This record gives sequence, structure tokens and C-alpha cells, in this order.
Amino acid sequence: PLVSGKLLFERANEFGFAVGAFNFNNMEFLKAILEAAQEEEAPVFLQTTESAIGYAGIEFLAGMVHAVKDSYKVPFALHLDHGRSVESVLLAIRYGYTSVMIDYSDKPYKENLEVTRKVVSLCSPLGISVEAELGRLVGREDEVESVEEVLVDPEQAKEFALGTGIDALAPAIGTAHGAFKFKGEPRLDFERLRRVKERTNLPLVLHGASGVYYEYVNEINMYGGELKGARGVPDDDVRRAIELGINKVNTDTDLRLAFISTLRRMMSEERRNVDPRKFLKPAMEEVKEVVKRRIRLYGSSGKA
Ligand SMILES: O=C(COP(=O)(O)O)N(O)CCCCOP(=O)(O)O
Ligand SMILES: [Ca+2]
Ligand code: NA
Ligand SMILES: [Zn+2]
Repeated sequence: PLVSGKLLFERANEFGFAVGAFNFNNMEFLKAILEAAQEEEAPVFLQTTESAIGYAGIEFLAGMVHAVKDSYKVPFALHLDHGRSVESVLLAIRYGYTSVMIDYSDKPYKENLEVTRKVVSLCSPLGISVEAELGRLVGREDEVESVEEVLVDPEQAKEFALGTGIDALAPAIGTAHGAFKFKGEPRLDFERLRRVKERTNLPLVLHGASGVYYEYVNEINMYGGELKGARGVPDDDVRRAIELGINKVNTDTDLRLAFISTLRRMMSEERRNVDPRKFLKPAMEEVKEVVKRRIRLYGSSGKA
């Protein structure tokens, strides 16, 4: 059933596992994620960004989730990913989101603190969880290309947690969104992560965590794509981050790669087909498989 993110954050933090947070923009991804969670008996965050809302419309995205709120036995939250303003959070509240992120991490610290505190005052009385971010991921951040990386300051994280009352914190520890995450070798700042957990004891969120699996990258390149130098976070680094206190892992790129690789192969093989379902069904199946793989990696199978 549809539940508050608070429930998912608290249980993951208590038992030391991570809940998968999977982005969706349409029915196919949403269905694949929920079926994967059901089969793995795992809790999940269903999350949409503001650009997902711009693409599909919030009434479609939230409407689909509310339509199936009692159709799956596993608990799932509907989360606003990278909310950029109080207005965006208010819209999500109006459409029955059960968790929000307010991402003011590229603004001056004091602004981040004040706006995040405001969002907590709006959401907490409604039982809606609030996630915020400290530090900046490289790559696309607030639609600004290749913003300067800023890693989280663990001392500031403690003050921020106390000053805002947030339910969860996303500390920037070296990851980036998308399929091209690292200039050189993949490197997460595990010591910094350990100190943030030690000082805040909050549920922590890992952004930019996709593995960017070579089997999907290869297939995309074989069927007309051009993903040169695509690189993600190794599975062992995700495991290590969860051991050190990550309790929600954001996963978008891995679903995109699974979907697009299958779509490209099907489109090139079935040259007479014009029924979208013939292509979308196997593509959905592949998304479901990669969601199950990530749920198992996060240690959340059987934790519903
Ligand atoms: O941290 C992540 C996912 O990281 P990943 O790219 O490693 O999967 N996310 O927060 C997912 C958001 C990705 C951007 O979505 P839009 O294109 O809709 O703006
Ligand atoms: Ca940010
Ligand atoms: Na988020
Ligand atoms: Zn993110």
C-alpha cells in the first residue's frame, strides 16, 4: 500500500539496509518497479522529478500511483525527487505525495537551512517525510552543467540536521547523476560518509548511485547508440555505502539503460512491427529485472 516515507526511512535506518528509490515518468516504468518490489517483497520509493512532472503531468503520475495504492502488498512511498522550491513541494502535497526532497544544496547554506526548515514545518504535521541535500554532485545539478563539486561537511551536517528537523539527508560524497559519473576511477568518500552518519544518525540518501552495467551499455552501442566512456558506481561501493549508513539509494540511469538497450535491439530486429506494445513489453520486463537486481543489492528483499 501507499505509505509515508517516514516509515520506510525509519525501518531502513533501524535495521541497516537501504530502500530502492526508483524514478518513473510513465506507466511502463511504474508498473515494472511495483511488480519487481512485489516479487522481491521489498519496500520502495516511487519518485518523480520536476522534469518528470513537466513531461507527464502530475495528475497522471500521482493519479496512477493513487489508483494502485491498495493493489500491491508491499509498502511504497510517492516521493518528489529534487524539489527545487516550496511551490513544488506544495504541489506535491496537494497531489498526495508521501515524501519530498527539497534540494537547495546549490544555494548558500543559510538559504538551504531556512527553506528546508520551512518545508519541514509544512510536511511533518502531515506525516510527509522530508529529504534535503548538503554539498553538490558534479554533472547536471539544478540544470546547470558541470557545476563545481562540493563534498558534504560532516560538522555542518550535524548542525543542519538539528536546525531543520529533516527525516533524511543526501550527503554529496563524490557521485554524479547519469551514465558518466567519474573522470577517473570510481571514488566515493567513505570516511566522510561515516562521519556524517556518526554526527547525524539520520537515514542517509545516496544520489547518482547507478551501476551503469556494461551489458546494457554494450547492447546500446551495438544497436546504434554511442555511450563512450559510460561508467557507474561498482556494486561493492554501493554495499560499502549501505554498511556505512545509506538507507535510500536513488536509481534512475540503470532503469533507462535497461529499457533503451532492449528497445534498440527489438526495434532493429522486428523490422515489420508497428505495435508499440511488442517493443515496450520486453523493455518493461528488462526494467523489472534490473529493479529486482538493485533491490537485492540494497538488502531490501523480504523487508516489506
Ligand atoms: O540520484 C538520482 C539518480 O542517479 P543515477 O543517474 O545514478 O540513477 N536521481 O535523483 C534521479 C534523478 C535523475 C534526473 O532525472 P530527470 O532527468 O527527470 O531530471
Ligand atoms: Ca543538489
Ligand atoms: Na530524492
Ligand atoms: Zn539525485
